[in-house]
Amino acid sequence: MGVEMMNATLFHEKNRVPSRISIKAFIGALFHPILRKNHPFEQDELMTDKLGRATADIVDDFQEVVESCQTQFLDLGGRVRFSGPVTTVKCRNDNALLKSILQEESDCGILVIDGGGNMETALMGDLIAAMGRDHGWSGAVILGPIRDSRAIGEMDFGVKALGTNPMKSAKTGAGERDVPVTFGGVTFTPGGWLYADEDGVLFHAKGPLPA
Ligand SMILES: O=C([O-])CC(=O)C(=O)O
Ligand SMILES: [Mg+2]
Repeated sequence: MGVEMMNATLFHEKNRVPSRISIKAFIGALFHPILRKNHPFEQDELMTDKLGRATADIVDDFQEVVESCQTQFLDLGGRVRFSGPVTTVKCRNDNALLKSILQEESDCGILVIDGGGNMETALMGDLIAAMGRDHGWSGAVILGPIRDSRAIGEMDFGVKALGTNPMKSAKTGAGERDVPVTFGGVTFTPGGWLYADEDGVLFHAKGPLPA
């Protein structure tokens, strides 16, 4: 390549105007929930529990009785601080059972989904998350991936999950519900209380903690 041609190539690279698609992708990435620090809801008004306690405050007062889950989840829902009674489900690469559970009415319930840490298929997408939100659930903690993460990141619904994968799960209904599930050093049992925020996930098997 001659010097002039090289200069021309460099000039072209330097002055290349990004296409509209790459500008859009760049702006989209800035707002991706994994990178976004500021969620669309007033998080200070949506405290971890109804008494306005953060998980760290709860540990300061109840260290002897609460358990902290060591699994390092990503906060992929639009709501980061949420608490409520636990319902459990165990399923692997199949989300029909959890979808049907999230269509039952709930009073701020949290569905703890043990997907075995399998990252092959997404256990939740925006339609399933919206069903949960619309039926009164406050969120889900998922030992597995989700998809439609952009839409879920805009939703007033708590989702802690291991990551993302656009592949969808099977829909046979395989799995078990209301069974104890264990991960991150905690055994989650139905009816226990879960507290989630930016710092992690706490569990109290005997129900809501006193003031
Ligand atoms: O269909 C699925 O498995 C999950 C999904 O995309 C959704 O809930 O929107
Ligand atoms: Mg979807």
